[in-house]
Amino acid sequence: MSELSGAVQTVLGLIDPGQLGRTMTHEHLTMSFECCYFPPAPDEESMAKAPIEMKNLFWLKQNPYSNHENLLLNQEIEAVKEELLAYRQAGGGAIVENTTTGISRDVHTLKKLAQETGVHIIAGAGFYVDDTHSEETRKMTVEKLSDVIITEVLHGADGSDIRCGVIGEIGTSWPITDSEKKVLQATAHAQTQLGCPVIIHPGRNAAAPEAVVRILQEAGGDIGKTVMSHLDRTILDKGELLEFAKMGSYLEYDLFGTEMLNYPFNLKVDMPSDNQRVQTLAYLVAEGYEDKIIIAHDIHTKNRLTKYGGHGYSYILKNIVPKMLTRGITENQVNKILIDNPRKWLTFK
Ligand SMILES: CCC(=O)NCCS(=O)(=O)O
Repeated sequence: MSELSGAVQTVLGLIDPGQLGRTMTHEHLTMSFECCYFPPAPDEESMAKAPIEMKNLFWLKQNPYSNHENLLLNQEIEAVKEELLAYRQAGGGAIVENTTTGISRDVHTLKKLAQETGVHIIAGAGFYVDDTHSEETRKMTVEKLSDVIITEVLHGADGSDIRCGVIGEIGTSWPITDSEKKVLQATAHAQTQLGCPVIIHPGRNAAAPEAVVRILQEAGGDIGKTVMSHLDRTILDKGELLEFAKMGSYLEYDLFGTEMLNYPFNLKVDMPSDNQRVQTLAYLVAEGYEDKIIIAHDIHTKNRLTKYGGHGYSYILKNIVPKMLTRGITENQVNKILIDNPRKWLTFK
């Protein structure tokens, strides 16, 4: 038992889990996604540096990773603050901010946003995908990586005293690289010591979530306290989804608001629509997984902010919840997905 036991750790300190309220379990408030810049098609090269303006918004929705400016969410702190105030107005209580080392985590800004908006913000410890690992990170042993993660939770991140309340999103590619495997093992060791929540970004292949879970299991991780993110673009076959669900992690549908014809990072994937996401949630509920589902928008580019004509952080509360209710998901089940499941996941053992 540690001092964290039974509490949730926000950037402003420990809180009683009952204070969280409706929680988006996978968002970004400030980050840079330059690591994942994806060049536009040759005949659209000029769009890489085009300004974000009305006539470009549809193109950005289809090609969010092919415009440099769009990847710099960390330039939009004022707009994000306005969005968080709107999120509270819409009935939101908390946000898990999944930015880890490699994509410009900024815990000072998270603390300021929490103070100025009243939204509970939980920051993420650990490392994003291999492409963003520094040489120093790559050279670390599992023990050293685990020490770094534990320090971020117990003492503070990035040299500050602002503490993380989850490990993740821990980035993995497909296939999982050696450096990512060490980070996963370190994550499991840190979780064993801290009793804390973990959240994983799987590689873009249907086999990736299971492969990650196996590594965590072998290293002693607590799968029942682990979230598998981005299932929307990862496991599209219903049979495979049920097989994965049996492994016991939380099942996260966190790309609400992302609708695009071609998913550039894996052209074999047909990115589902929001209606299809709701259908999948209803399917998982019918299969008995209502205690394991959590949802979010994973906002990580500028075009998804309302300032740029996007859906913003309140879209699930304002639009997706009513849709869920029309598709056979009860109010009690919605409350599990938005309140109870995040609360149980985020509470330290
Ligand atoms: C940092 C945000 C992130 O990793 N989002 C997931 C994008 S995708 O892998 O689903 O394309």
